[in-house]
Amino acid sequence: MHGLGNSYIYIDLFSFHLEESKLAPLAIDVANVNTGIGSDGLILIHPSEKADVGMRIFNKDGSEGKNCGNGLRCVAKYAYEQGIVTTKTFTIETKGGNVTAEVHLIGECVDEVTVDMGEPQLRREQIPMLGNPNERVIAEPFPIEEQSIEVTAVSMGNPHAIFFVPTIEQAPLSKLGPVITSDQRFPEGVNVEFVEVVNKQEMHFRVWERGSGITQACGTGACAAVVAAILNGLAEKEKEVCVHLSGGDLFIKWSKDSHVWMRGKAETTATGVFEWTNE
Ligand SMILES: N[C@@H](CCC[C@H](N)C(=O)O)C(=O)O
Repeated sequence: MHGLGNSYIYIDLFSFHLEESKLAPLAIDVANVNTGIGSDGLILIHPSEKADVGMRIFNKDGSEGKNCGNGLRCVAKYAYEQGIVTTKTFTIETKGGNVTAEVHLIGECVDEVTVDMGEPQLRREQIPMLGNPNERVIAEPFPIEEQSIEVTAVSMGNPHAIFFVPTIEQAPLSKLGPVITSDQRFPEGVNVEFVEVVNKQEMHFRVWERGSGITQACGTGACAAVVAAILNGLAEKEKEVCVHLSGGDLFIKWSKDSHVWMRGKAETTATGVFEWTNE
């Protein structure tokens, strides 16, 4: 399935068991476009004691992420269409916390999903980012490769470093993405986003994802970008922002009660059986 071209192979663990030690190698193998299926990683849909359904996400390199915005919308679509849940609003457990999803139907099929992504976490220790644990990181000078750019850091259950640029075409994504994602100032690595703000309700967005590299879209990243824009006075709370990603648009709102809302498409590409020999 994919959300705006951010594609994962989804495995339904409601009737199937996978050993923990096999998960990282399986993610690497299914994601390989030459010898596997080809995707940005692997997502497990599993029974949960804390929510109506559970989700785990593994990046292309086998590392586990704690949250995935595009994945949440796809899990919501799958859970509703397969009858795992029977109501249009339900909860999903992630390693970054529980969220609430609402599916929007065309006929019997889920077309769009709105997710209450919860509250962003802004203190350095929550990102995590080195420095004073209680401080926020807003437009902080970030020396890198003999230049200094300004970073705003936001956690949406997973870490994001946001850099505002004058034009998205000139964003140094391929040059700085792979360097910043493993910069030692972010002890757990970071998802790197470049953002051009068009106006208070529209922005362009490009991402280098931790563990996967350039992807067409990142849902948690788009939420983090809107939060970062508001923290920098470039957008406003309560007003929906249209975020243009490489794979399409997401609609994000940071409410006065501090919850972040994400709305966008979720699509199924194919279903099938993956022949896997793990030597
Ligand atoms: N594509 C995702 C985020 C996936 C996890 C991320 N790479 C991480 O390691 O934190 C999204 O849509 O949010």
